[in-house]
Amino acid sequence: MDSSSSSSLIFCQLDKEFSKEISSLLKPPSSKQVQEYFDELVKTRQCNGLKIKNNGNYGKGVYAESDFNEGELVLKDQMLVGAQHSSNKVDCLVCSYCFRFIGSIELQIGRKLYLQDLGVSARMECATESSDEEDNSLTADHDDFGQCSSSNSKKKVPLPRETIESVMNGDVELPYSKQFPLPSAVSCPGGCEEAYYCSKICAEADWEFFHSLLCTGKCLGTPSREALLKFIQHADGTNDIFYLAAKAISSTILRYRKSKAAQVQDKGKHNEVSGNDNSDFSLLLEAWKPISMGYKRRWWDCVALPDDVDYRDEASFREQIRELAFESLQLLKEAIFDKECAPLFSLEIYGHIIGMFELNNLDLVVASPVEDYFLYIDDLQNEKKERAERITRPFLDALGDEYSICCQGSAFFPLQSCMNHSCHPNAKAFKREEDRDGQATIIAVRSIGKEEEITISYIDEDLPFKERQALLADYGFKCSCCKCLEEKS
Ligand SMILES: C[S@@+](CC[C@H](N)C(=O)[O-])C[C@H]1O[C@@H](n2cnc3c(N)ncnc32)[C@H](O)[C@@H]1O
Repeated sequence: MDSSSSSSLIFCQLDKEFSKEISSLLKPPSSKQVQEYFDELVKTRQCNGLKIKNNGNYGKGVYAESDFNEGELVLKDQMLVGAQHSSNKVDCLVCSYCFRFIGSIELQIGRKLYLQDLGVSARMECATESSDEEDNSLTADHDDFGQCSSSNSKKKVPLPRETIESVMNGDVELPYSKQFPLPSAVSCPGGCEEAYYCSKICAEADWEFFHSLLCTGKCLGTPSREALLKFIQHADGTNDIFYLAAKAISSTILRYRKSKAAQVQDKGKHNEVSGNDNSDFSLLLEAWKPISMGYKRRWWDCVALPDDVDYRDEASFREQIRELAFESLQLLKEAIFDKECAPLFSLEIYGHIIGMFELNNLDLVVASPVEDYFLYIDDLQNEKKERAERITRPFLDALGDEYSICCQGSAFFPLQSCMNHSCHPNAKAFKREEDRDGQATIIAVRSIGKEEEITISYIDEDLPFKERQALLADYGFKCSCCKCLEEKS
């Protein structure tokens, strides 16, 4: 369905005003541009011999340039944009840039119990038992609109507030917690209480690449703070994906401003007159490049129809999604609009950025050290265990089943997102014991020969043929891998 043909009441002035610029921003990169961009990117990643090529059939694909053995690391990919789910922030305090757990075991436990005691609810879907296991591959977060409740079976036994506070503030040290050291929490340079980091390096990088435009810190006295808070509240109440889109826009604006400043300085040195609109737009195109490389479609065109929506209501469902995106965009515009980057605030671009996340995002999962800690205590023997448990048991009882909740979010990984799907994949996203940050880890599940395409499964490949095809329809294609061809006939 082409939403531009629907009888919408929504009209985005910027779509009309900047139609030429928007077309340039959305023009798919040429094979040469793809090749050059990804060749450079591969050099910055932990991977042995990968090549990204246009594969002729369905856009880009990832190819092996050397042999991989079963179980071998194929790729560690750093995210381009990622965020912890807002609902997961109650459960886990992690670095807002690299998503490592921070503080201490005591802070993690105390903070969660404290927030729980205050009535701040954890709305997250699951206490993931398998945090160190298979990542959920690509997730089109199709039912993000309603939050699932946590499926607690174990009844929590509350602790007195003073006990919680003393553990949270570090006045009480839990036995053996020193075996699980975490980096101290570093505050946001802008003074907001939303972002914390594992190091000054992460704090500065986040500030430089994303957060300086999205910080709600009072000390900045920004007039747009209120607008930003409204935008975040809207995203929290509707769909986290808007926050990811804001981060993508913010990073593009910040890249643009950086190269513009460098250009102005350069011209100053050579006594040249300042740039014109055309050269500014080339700078914007360059700043947009990392996003331009991602496979994308408009969000309201590609989002899957939820099970409870009748296909006859599809058009109005898609229009509602478009309206929701428009609502979010207006709030974001009030908060961080930049005239020189105006096309980024068009609904067309916003829809495509969100669509890119919808179609490519990988679950962001980082295993919890709190779970490891309690498992360690449980593994102690005899007297040691008895003594430790006398202190730790009340905390475990107060946490209930939620002691094991891992950091959860979603993220876009530029190289991993080029991997096509197969129901008989040769690789998978998998968190190993040492993978304790937000990077994506791709491991070979069987031996992969040089020149072979590296594929992962976007869905549970063990489902029956029809169910697989139905799920893949949400990604906009019919799978014709060897397994599907065999099972079809
Ligand atoms: C995560 S992207 C994969 C990279 C993508 N080919 C590109 O050009 O960037 C997912 C999209 O790739 C295409 N795709 C991936 N696997 C496919 C397959 N087995 N058959 C057909 N299309 C596929 C679909 O358009 C899908 O929505």
